[in-house]
Amino acid sequence: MNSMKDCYELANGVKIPCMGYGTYKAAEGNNESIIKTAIEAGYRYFDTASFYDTEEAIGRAIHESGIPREEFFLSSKAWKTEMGYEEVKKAFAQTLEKLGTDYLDMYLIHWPLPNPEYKDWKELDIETWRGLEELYKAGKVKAIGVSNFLLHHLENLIQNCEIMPMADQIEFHPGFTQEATVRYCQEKGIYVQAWSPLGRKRVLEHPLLVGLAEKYNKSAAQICLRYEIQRQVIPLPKASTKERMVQNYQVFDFEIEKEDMYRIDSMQPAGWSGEHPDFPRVK
Ligand SMILES: NC(=O)C1=CN([C@@H]2O[C@H](COP(=O)(O)OP(=O)(O)OC[C@H]3O[C@@H](n4cnc5c(N)ncnc54)[C@H](OP(=O)(O)O)[C@@H]3O)[C@@H](O)[C@H]2O)C=CC1
Ligand SMILES: O=C1CO[C@H](CO)[C@@H](O)[C@@H]1O
Repeated sequence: MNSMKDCYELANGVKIPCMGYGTYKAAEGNNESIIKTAIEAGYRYFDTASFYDTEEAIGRAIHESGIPREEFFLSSKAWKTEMGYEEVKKAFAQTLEKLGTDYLDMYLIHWPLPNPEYKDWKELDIETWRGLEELYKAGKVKAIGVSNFLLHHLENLIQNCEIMPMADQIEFHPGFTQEATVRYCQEKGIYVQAWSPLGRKRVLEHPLLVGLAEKYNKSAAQICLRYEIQRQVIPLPKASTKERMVQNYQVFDFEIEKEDMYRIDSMQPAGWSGEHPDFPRVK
């Protein structure tokens, strides 16, 4: 892996870059300037969601860049309130319109359930997935997947789907590596994408990462991202300055040694967002 443009091949042969730019809270006020900066910095894979309200800004920035649409990898997600067979197709159409494109590279179900008390999530996930399968078969999206799906959610879907999910976007960073879900996905050929790959900065001062940063002459953020790449997990860091955007992909000129990978693997739980309702015991 020599650059963030080096690609993995999804189960259907579609190529996905090995790093993307996360756009949650990245274009406040629908301002495209930060997306333009990310394009200038070299990013081509943009992770968005209807929930982020960044789709229009991304669409404008891409259009104004003059770079052909095919050079970008655009991924969006259906929010909790957009689940269901008809609902998700409607949400997808709105997303396309906002992004100003006629196809997506990837579309994900954002969360497996609308809220922790929701009882019929199994049926709702299957119905929503049926909508995604239809969009995929119609050629409107090149790859489909899920986000925040844990083993039980994935199993429910896999037992009832025609097309296997091609990716699962989960919280993943040193100190919170969700081993069971990652192992399951990697065995089944489902690519894992890391959200909050820097633990939203919560792990950047961890002594192990600070020590490794010194050893490899890199920043703690670069240690996180390189670790993720070596785990074959696709990081989606968000950064607001060009300097940090560039720093975040300068991770292809060094390799973390095996022993140090194990040390990061075995870090005590750290930096978890506390957000997934199915992780009460880790709190
Ligand atoms: N599927 C899901 O449910 C979720 C998906 N996501 C996706 O993942 C993306 C990234 O996750 P996010 O939660 O934003 O967290 P990140 O782990 O990417 O952390 C972002 C924070 O780290 C800072 N930062 C970035 N680069 C550096 C650096 N080199 N050194 C020091 N600090 C740095 C940023 O600061 P600054 O901005 O000031 O540069 C920002 O405060 C989101 O944008 C979104 O696309 C996120 C959450 C949930
Ligand atoms: O994608 C997302 C961005 O961050 C939010 C707050 O952590 C999450 O709830 C959401 O899933």
